[in-house]
Amino acid sequence: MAGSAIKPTPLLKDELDIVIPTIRNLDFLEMWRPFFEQYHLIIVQDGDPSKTIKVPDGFDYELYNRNDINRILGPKASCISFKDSACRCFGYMVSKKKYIYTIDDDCFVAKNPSGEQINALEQHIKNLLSPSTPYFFNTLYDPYREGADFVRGYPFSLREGAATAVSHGLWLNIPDYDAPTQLVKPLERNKRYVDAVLTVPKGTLFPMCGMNLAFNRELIGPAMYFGLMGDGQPIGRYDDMWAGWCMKVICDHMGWGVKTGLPYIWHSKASNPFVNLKKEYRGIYWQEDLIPFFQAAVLPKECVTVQQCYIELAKQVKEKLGKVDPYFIKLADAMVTWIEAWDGLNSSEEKSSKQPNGTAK
Ligand SMILES: O=c1ccn([C@@H]2O[C@H](COP(=O)(O)OP(=O)(O)O[C@H]3OC[C@H](O)[C@H](O)[C@H]3O)[C@@H](O)[C@H]2O)c(=O)[nH]1
Ligand SMILES: [Mn+2]
Repeated sequence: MAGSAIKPTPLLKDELDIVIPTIRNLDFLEMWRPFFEQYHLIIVQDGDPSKTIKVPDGFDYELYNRNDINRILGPKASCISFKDSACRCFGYMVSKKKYIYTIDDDCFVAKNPSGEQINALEQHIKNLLSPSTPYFFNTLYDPYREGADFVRGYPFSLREGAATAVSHGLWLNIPDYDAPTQLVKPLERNKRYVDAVLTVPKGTLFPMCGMNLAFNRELIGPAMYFGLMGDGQPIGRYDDMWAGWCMKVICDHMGWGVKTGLPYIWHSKASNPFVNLKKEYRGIYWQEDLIPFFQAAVLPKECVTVQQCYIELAKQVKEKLGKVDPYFIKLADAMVTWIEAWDGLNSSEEKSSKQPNGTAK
């Protein structure tokens, strides 16, 4: 009788943590079981720490609630948001793995046009393990993908590409629209599956959504602070945007790449647009000042580690955005606290160990 088929070891099985921010039971994991079960989960329980979060049997996980965050970080816990999905960044900080995948608990396995289930984690890993092309756009999209390559006229001097720091996935069904767009298009669903992975060009910012996101934690982890949102803050649903803008400025400075496109997940729940509008509205006008700030941000060549870049960026935020609103002074301080907390929890060999273009010291 043929031996039972030996399951291949999942890619990066012991080098990647899956971080999930949650306020609800994690039944959604049942659908992801075939793809996630062999990976370690870091669950960041938001809201009431006395509530018990049910995790389906068979998953290997660690769970942190607000009491744990306060116990582990002490006063530095002030930089971790409460009552907002931004709390997920605590999971990035406590992880000891090289890679992170973060997903929301209302995101499910999507199907590609052939009706096959999409292993989003596997695609993110492929994105992270293959180079990016931030310096010159390849019109046939990802040149490192099976069945594609660099097109005529693409400089050979650039074909080695850059290390990939971030892989930004997309969403079928409920798209990540802001509240005003949700309000005017309440029934709009994203049915368009685009079979492409693009590198976001150097010098270009983009709106990073945290619901289906993977990154190389050893490269860019210290920059992935999801900014102060939720309880006691004047703004919400800009945590991932803030992280994305800071991250992209630093990746451009360090010579690393950021990809967006595949994989898709199925986003099932539209959050309340009126609640979202209350959270977002200041951000909708502040960002008209924030984007030019990040577009103009220059990091000195002396900043050779992500921590140094991040501290420098926090200084510029305080100097230049403090006049937009005092919130940005608080946020700049929280950015510094985040780095202090990150370095406090992570071993010295991880501290500022990454030099530009990803080579270790
Ligand atoms: O106070 C909270 C509320 C929610 N969560 C967890 O965060 C994840 C996202 O929550 P939800 O799906 O309800 O909100 P969305 O509006 O769809 O999320 C998008 O916008 C906000 C963020 O940028 C998020 O990344 C986007 O996906 C989910 O896992 C909740 O359990 C929380 O931790 N605390
Ligand atoms: Mn959602």
